[in-house]
Amino acid sequence: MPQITFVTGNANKLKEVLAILSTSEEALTQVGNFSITNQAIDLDEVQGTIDEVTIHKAKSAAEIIGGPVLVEDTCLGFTAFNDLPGPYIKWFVKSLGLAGIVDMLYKFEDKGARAITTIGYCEGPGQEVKLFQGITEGKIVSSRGPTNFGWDSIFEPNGYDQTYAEMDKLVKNGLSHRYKALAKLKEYLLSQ
Ligand SMILES: O=P(O)(O)OP(=O)(O)OP(=O)(O)OC[C@H]1O[C@@H](n2cnc3c(O)ncnc32)[C@H](O)[C@@H]1O
Ligand SMILES: [Mg+2]
Repeated sequence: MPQITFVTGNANKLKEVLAILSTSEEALTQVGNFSITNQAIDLDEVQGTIDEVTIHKAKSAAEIIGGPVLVEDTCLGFTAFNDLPGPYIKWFVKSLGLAGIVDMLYKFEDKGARAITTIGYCEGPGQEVKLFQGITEGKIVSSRGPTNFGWDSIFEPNGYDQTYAEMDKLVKNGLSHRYKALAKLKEYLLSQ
C-alpha cells in the first residue's frame, strides 16, 4: 500500500487531521489505497501568497522525506485588513497574544474573518504540488473557551454562537476550514 507522510510540527493539527480522516485518533490512518503516517518536522515557511507558502512547504517536505507527502498551511485573515495576516497569523498570535489580535480590529466595525486551510500533496522530490483548499467564514470575538489551539477561542464561524474552542470537537471537525480541505483531498485520493 502506498504510504503518504503528513509533515507538520503542530500536534493539534495532526489530531484533527486524523480525527477527520478516520473515526479514531490512531497514529496511522487509511484513505482508499493510501496509508497516512506522520512526521513532526517544522518546515521553513517563505513569504508569499497562501499557495506559494504551501507549495514551498510541500516541496521541501518531499525532499526531506524522499517520497509522497502532505503538508498544510492554515491562515486566518480579516476582511477589514484585506485578508491579512493570512499565512502570517502564527507570528501575530505569538507576538501579540489573542487579546492583542482582538484589539487590532477595535476601530473596525467589520469583524469578519476567514479561516483557510491549504493542503499540499507532493508525490516526491521534484514533483508538482497539488493543492486542496477549504474556507470557513466567521468573525473575530473576545476569547471564549480553551486557548490551547492557536486562535480557536477568538474565531466564531458564521451561523454559530460558539467559538471553535467552545465547540464539541466533532462539531468543529464537521464544519472547519480543515475539514473542507480534507474532504477535497479525500475525494482526490479515492479517485486514484
Ligand atoms: O508545522 P506546520 O504544519 O506549519 O504547523 P504550524 O503550527 O506552523 O501551522 P501554520 O504554519 O499553518 O500556522 C497556522 C497558525 O494557526 C494556528 N492554527 C492552525 N489551525 C488552526 C485551527 O484549526 N484553529 C486555531 N488555530 C489554528 C496554528 O497554531 C498556527 O499558529
Ligand atoms: Mg508552520
